[in-house]
Amino acid sequence: MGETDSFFSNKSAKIFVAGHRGLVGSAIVRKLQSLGFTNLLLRTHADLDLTRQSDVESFFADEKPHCVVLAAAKVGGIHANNTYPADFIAINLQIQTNVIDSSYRHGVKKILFLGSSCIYPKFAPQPIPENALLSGPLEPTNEWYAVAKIAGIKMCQAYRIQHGFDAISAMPTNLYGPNDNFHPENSHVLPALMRRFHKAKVEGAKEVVVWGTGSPLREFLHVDDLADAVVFLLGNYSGLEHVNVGSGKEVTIKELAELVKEVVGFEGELVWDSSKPDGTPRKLMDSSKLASLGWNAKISLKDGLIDTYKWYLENVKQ
Ligand SMILES: NC(=O)C1=CN([C@@H]2O[C@H](COP(=O)(O)OP(=O)(O)OC[C@H]3O[C@@H](n4cnc5c(N)ncnc54)[C@H](OP(=O)(O)O)[C@@H]3O)[C@@H](O)[C@H]2O)C=CC1
Ligand SMILES: C[C@H]1O[C@H](OP(=O)(O)OP(=O)(O)OC[C@H]2O[C@@H](n3cnc4c(=O)[nH]c(N)nc43)[C@H](O)[C@@H]2O)[C@@H](O)[C@@H](O)C1=O
Repeated sequence: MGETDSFFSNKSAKIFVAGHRGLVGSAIVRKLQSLGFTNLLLRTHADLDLTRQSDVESFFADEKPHCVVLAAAKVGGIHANNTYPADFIAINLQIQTNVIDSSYRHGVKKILFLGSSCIYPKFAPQPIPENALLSGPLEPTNEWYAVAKIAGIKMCQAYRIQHGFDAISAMPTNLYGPNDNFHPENSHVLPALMRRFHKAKVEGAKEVVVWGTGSPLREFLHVDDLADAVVFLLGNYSGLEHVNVGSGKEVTIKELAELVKEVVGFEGELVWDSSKPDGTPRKLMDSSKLASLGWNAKISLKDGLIDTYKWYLENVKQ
């Protein structure tokens, strides 16, 4: 595998999607199923804790998957990253080390590791090219998570160089969509605001508090676009360097808040809580490498928000 279209021609290949109930994993499962893949290997966190090295080892020895997508991780927004640094570095290092190493030793033909745009320096050139990695200091609110993710990229590269193992890494920008985490404090900004505006609308509140100053810029990508890109990379990319996956469009947090407010239909005011951190001022990725391979995002932020709010109303306990 690794050569163009051999991935797509074997629809019965056993593919382990780690983290299949999360935002990203569930979208990848939907995408693979829609393409006719019939042999997906799925384990909940309760069935298989990926931080446990011997359990992961036994699982790979028994199941011998053909291909692995690593979408299991300790994930959260700015507050969670800033509050639980030990969890973010330790759990992520454990999961990715166990899964990448067991994949190599049990004959997996290809693995895709998911990192994040927070791997780049706080003041990286914008849009951020792949080669900005390790060129400056990280954003302090998420440096622990970023260090783990950088180690994952480097582990994939090291296994490719030393063992010829077909391990690739994709770096998505900020994601959103069905099965996101809508926790009031620990989630990312988009689901946090959707939940807060919805609650305010239902309760007839006059104001909604939004964190920070509203000036940071963020790039958002619908998770169905990300899943499409992940499957595209599995079929079309076998390089050493990680690949950025973004929409190429950025908005300020203030613009995002106004858009979520409009989609949800909240009619009150926004109040900014500047005691909360802004995080990195800007992180627009340069996704021209992926574009040159033949992939581009399709879902606009407005359409994606409408789709996600519909999903929220139908699936999240109000
Ligand atoms: N969301 C985003 O904006 C972005 C995400 N990414 C990356 O995408 C990947 C997936 O993120 P996302 O889908 O958002 O995260 P989610 O939190 O939605 O999903 C993560 C999944 O991993 C599982 N998991 C966590 N710990 C373990 C463990 N010890 N053993 C087994 N399973 C475990 C979770 O199960 P459980 O809930 O039961 O613990 C959950 O199903 C991550 O690598 C993340 O860094 C990258 C950029 C942006
Ligand atoms: C994907 C990426 O996500 C994280 O980085 P982040 O982009 O800073 O994440 P965020 O979505 O939590 O915040 C974006 C911006 O939005 C503002 N903001 C306003 N109001 C709320 C709010 O209510 N909740 C949150 N979370 N943020 C809010 C917030 O103050 C910040 O300015 C990384 O830790 C790391 O996990 C990572 O890789």
